[in-house]
Amino acid sequence: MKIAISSDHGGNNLRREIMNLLTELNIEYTDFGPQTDDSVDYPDYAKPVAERVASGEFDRGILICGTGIGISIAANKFKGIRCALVHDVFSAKATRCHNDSNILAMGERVIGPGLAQEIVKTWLNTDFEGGRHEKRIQKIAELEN
Ligand SMILES: O=C(CO)[C@H](O)[C@H](O)[C@H](O)COP(=O)(O)O
Repeated sequence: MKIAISSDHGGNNLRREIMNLLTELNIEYTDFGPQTDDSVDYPDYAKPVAERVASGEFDRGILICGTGIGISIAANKFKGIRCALVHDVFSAKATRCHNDSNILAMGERVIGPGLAQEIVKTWLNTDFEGGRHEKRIQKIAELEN
């Protein structure tokens, strides 16, 4: 599985923690920054990840800002993106089972690194259930047209 990851300045520390986790788990990832702690605008960092997941170049994306809210709103503007803002393990599992979310968003100012790591592991290891959820995903896609 290939992961694209980015954050804004409010998510830099947690992004580094998650990249370390991905390395430990032997999961391939590409970091789309930022490379400094300067203040940046989260839509600029949602874009490269959302575009590449939408195109199929990457299987999944992980986005982090202070709250996770702004960067998830931005990512969900891209066709084909189902970005889920998640701060608990139950939702991490549910959004994969039911929503087939392809980007995970989290807020560094909301949760600690331990919980975030559990969320990432759960989200990466949970498959979409399909079945009755298929038509709901399809209806989301129809809203994009
Ligand atoms: O949480 C965020 C957007 O929903 C972002 O992380 C922003 O960084 C947040 O708005 C805080 O911005 P600030 O410039 O660091 O005060």
